[in-house]
Amino acid sequence: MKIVLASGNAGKLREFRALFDTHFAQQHIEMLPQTELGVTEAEETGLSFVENAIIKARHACAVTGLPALADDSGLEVDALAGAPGIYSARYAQPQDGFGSGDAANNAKLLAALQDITDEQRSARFQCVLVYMRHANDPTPQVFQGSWEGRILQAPEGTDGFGYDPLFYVPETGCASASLSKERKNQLSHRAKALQQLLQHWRP
Ligand SMILES: O=P(O)(O)OP(=O)(O)OP(=O)(O)OC[C@H]1O[C@@H](n2cnc3c(O)ncnc32)[C@H](O)[C@@H]1O
Ligand SMILES: [Mg+2]
Repeated sequence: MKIVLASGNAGKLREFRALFDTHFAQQHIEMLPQTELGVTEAEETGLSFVENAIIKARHACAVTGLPALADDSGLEVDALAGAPGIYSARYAQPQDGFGSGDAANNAKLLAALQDITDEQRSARFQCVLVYMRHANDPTPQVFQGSWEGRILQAPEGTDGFGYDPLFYVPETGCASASLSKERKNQLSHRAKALQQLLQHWRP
C-alpha cells in the first residue's frame, strides 16, 4: 500500500521516516513524500491546525490519487496568547526586518519575548495528523499530540529543525535541538500524534 506524506518540510520528513521505519517496516506500507510525486505546497488558508492538515491531505490526494497523511504543527507561546500557533512557519516576514525561514522565526520569537521572565515563557508544540483515503473522504481521521516546554533566552543545540533550538524540554533538561533524533521521536508532539494514529488508524 502506498501513502503520500503531505509535507514539504525536510525536518518533518526525516522524523517521519525514522518513526515509520520503526512502526511500519513489517506492514507493507510505503510512505512517499509528496515532493517525490510532484505535489506542490497547498495554500494553508484554515484557521486551525486540523483545517490546515485537511487542506494539505486533500490536496495531496487530489494530485496523486493516493491516500494521504498530512501534518500541521506549530508552537503556542502562552505569553504571546498562543502565537505563533498555526502561523508558526510564516511568523517572521521580510517586512519585519527578520527575513523568513527558521532562523528568522527564531529571531522574531526571541525579540517578542525579550522582557519576559523564565517563569512566563511556557509554551507547547502542537501536532495534528490527518489521514484521508481520497480527496472526497467525508471522514478524515484526525490524531493529535502536544509537547510542553518553555522558550529559552538564547538558542541551544544543533539537531532538529524549526523552533527546536529555543524549545526547552523540562523532562530532559535541555533544548529539543540538543536531543538525539531517537529521543525526540520518543517524546515529541509528532511522536505522540503518531502513537494515537497507530492505535486507532483505519487505513
Ligand atoms: O506544511 P508543510 O509542508 O508540512 O511544512 P511547514 O514547514 O510549512 O509546516 P507547517 O505548516 O505545519 O508549520 C509548522 C511550523 O512549526 C514548526 N515546527 C513544527 N514541528 C516542529 C518541531 O518538531 N520542531 C521545531 N519546530 C517545529 C516548523 O518549523 C514550522 O515553522
Ligand atoms: Mg506549511
